Amino acid sequence: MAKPHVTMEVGNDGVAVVTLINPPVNALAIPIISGLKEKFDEATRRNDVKALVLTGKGGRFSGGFDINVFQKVHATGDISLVPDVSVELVVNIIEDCKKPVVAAVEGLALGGGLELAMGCHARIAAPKTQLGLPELSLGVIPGFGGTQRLPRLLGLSKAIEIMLLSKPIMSEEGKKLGLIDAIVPSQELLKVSRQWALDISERRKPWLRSLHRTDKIGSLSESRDVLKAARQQAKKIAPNMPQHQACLDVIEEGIIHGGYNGVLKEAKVFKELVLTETAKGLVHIFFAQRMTSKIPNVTDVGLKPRHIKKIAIIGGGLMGSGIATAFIVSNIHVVLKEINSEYLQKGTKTIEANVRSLVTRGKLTRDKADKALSMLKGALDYSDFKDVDMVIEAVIESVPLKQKIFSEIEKICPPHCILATNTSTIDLNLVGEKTSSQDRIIGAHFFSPAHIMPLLEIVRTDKTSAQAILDLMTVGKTIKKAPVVVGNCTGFAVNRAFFPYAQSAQLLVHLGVDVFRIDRLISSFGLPMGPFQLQDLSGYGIAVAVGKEFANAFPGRTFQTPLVDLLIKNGRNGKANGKGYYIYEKGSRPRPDPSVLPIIEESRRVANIMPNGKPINITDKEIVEMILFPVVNEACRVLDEGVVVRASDLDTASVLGMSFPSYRGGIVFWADLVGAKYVYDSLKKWSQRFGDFYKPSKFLEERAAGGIPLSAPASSSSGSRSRM
Ligand SMILES: C[C@H](O)CC(=O)SCCNC(=O)CCNC(=O)[C@H](O)C(C)(C)COP(=O)(O)OP(=O)(O)OC[C@H]1O[C@@H](n2cnc3c(N)ncnc32)[C@H](O)[C@@H]1OP(=O)(O)O
Repeated sequence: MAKPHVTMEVGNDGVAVVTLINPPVNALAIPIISGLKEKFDEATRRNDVKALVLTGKGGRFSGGFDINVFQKVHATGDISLVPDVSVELVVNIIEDCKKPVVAAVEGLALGGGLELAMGCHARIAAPKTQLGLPELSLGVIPGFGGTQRLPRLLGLSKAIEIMLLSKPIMSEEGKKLGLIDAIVPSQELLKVSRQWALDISERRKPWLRSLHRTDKIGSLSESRDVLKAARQQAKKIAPNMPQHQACLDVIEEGIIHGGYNGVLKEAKVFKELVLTETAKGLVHIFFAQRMTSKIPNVTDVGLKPRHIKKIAIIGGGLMGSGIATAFIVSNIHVVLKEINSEYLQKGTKTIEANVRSLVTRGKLTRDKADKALSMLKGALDYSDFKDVDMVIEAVIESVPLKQKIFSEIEKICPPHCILATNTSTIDLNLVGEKTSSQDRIIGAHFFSPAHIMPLLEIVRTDKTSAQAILDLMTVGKTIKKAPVVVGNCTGFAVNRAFFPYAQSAQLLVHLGVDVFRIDRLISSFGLPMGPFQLQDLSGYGIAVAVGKEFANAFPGRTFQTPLVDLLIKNGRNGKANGKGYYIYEKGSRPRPDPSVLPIIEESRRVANIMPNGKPINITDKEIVEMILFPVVNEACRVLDEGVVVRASDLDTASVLGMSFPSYRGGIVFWADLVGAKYVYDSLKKWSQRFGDFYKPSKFLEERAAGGIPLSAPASSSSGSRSRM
């Protein structure tokens, strides 16, 4: 692949077309930035150049500054790797250029890409070009003048919304708001941009420098009101992150002291933010998510994914109907099979309700919803299975039932058909034991609600073919899921790593810690809700069933809580019947239910594990650690056994499947920031006080002793082995 570079061609019309070339998204890598300086310098000096057009090759203007540079800064701590672009290039060379510069944007102009375009004197766009400043989603703020120029081009409120939510707009909206000067068909983009540049040079069109504009910014007091409201909103949407408030401070600087001073403050704050743990976590997750599509011996061996046009789902319960919804809204035909018409009707109704809720939330138009529902067909037998490309079994967790279903579908379905199960715990080798199609057997583990949660764990056995894995990865992306390929074990990657989460919370309660204090602390840490509210939401039946699976698989490190059975005995089943740890009333947030406390007391008496019968004394920090370090410990075993291809896959899976805060970089990344030794020492101390549940794993012990990060590949630690 050619190295990133910038070209310049000067036409007979006197327009120099400067083109960014760094496929696939023309990221602004260091050579691109120096190339831009060089070409602009040359164009300014040359007498045959009257004006410039800045564009990107390959139908995409630019995806912004090269995020790899952030990673290098994080690895080295050397912030000088980030070049001075904002003043040196965008202000001095582009915006203050003696010749007019027009940006010809197409496909996307994001982050630094849009900031370069805003430094130009006009912007011409192709239809449906994405325009945005998503830097906050990487833990930084726009650093090439975006915090100053966007409000000046389209007004403060809208600019703040685009930055705080990291939400791009389309060029059509950009035109209405004043960010874009004209929209022209892609094939005319360069022609119109050249003419526009000449028109500016000959004063037929205005020569505008965005940073000098004030017409879209209201009075100081109006601006302060907008900023005040935005600060409140930022507190709510990003409580543990610094970049949102910092972005608003920098915008305010420009409003009070002028755009240029705003640019100077922006550059300073930008560099400070690059070094924060938030930026480290978010940049890590950016690359980690993209790495999940690279599976050795699957995606790098020249296989082509087969097209999956029609699938069948067996079982129309909560999971089956959620999965069916995800497929039909992505235009894939689904046959939903149930054992009787009553269940089938129930499943169909759930799917209809799912689709309706997507319409209500603005995620789907009415037309698309109708089209989606027309892709669904109910069935009570296998007659429609003859031409399906994949079956996903989503019945109850019963081994004999699953074995029966798999031996039936093996006979009915075409030989290329993928035979998938949505089991969350059962060994796939057992599921497929009665078939001779082990190469087609695979796990498609969706997370509930399946039409909303983004993670799809693809579980492979030693015998699953690379083709089946690739096909499921591909169709997973088609239905807008993030597929992560994992190995076969109880709980697979996510549920396996996180089973100690709920258990440790239970253990703490039985050591005398208040349930609501635990939930509050875990929410403040950044998970959307604490373990008890989560248990209320998923239902106690699941907690009992899953608890049994893990107790069987890992008897030495499970805590058998009496509490869930007691709650059920007392007529509680969580949110499903409105009675759990919390009170659920329509229209209001869940409120702690004091009437659950006597049941907890009873459970404490039964468990009888409080030292000297007294509640333990514990700090807030310790509570969070005692809940999350056992998760890290189990994650270490997942890594050691090679259940995931690489540690960063577990980070992605923890963020997308468990809503672990992305700004903490995922479970393993976070543990490495905390430090393997500290995690090990803490677990060791608790295991001595409270038992083997906290006993550090061998992998953790070795990494802590060797000073090796948990995320380092298996070869970094002598005792580790890999099964993948
Ligand atoms: C100073 C400035 O203000 C700071 C900045 O500009 S920070 C950067 C701001 N820009 C962004 O946040 C955009 C990040 N990129 C994206 O959101 C998406 O990649 C996209 C919408 C541009 C394209 O999405 P999509 O077509 O699905 O392709 P996607 O798989 O994400 O990316 C393709 C490749 O480009 C890489 N890439 C995308 N944007 C990149 C960037 N800004 N820097 C470096 N690499 C980038 C990806 O890592 C991926 O590499 P891989 O093929 O080796 O895995």
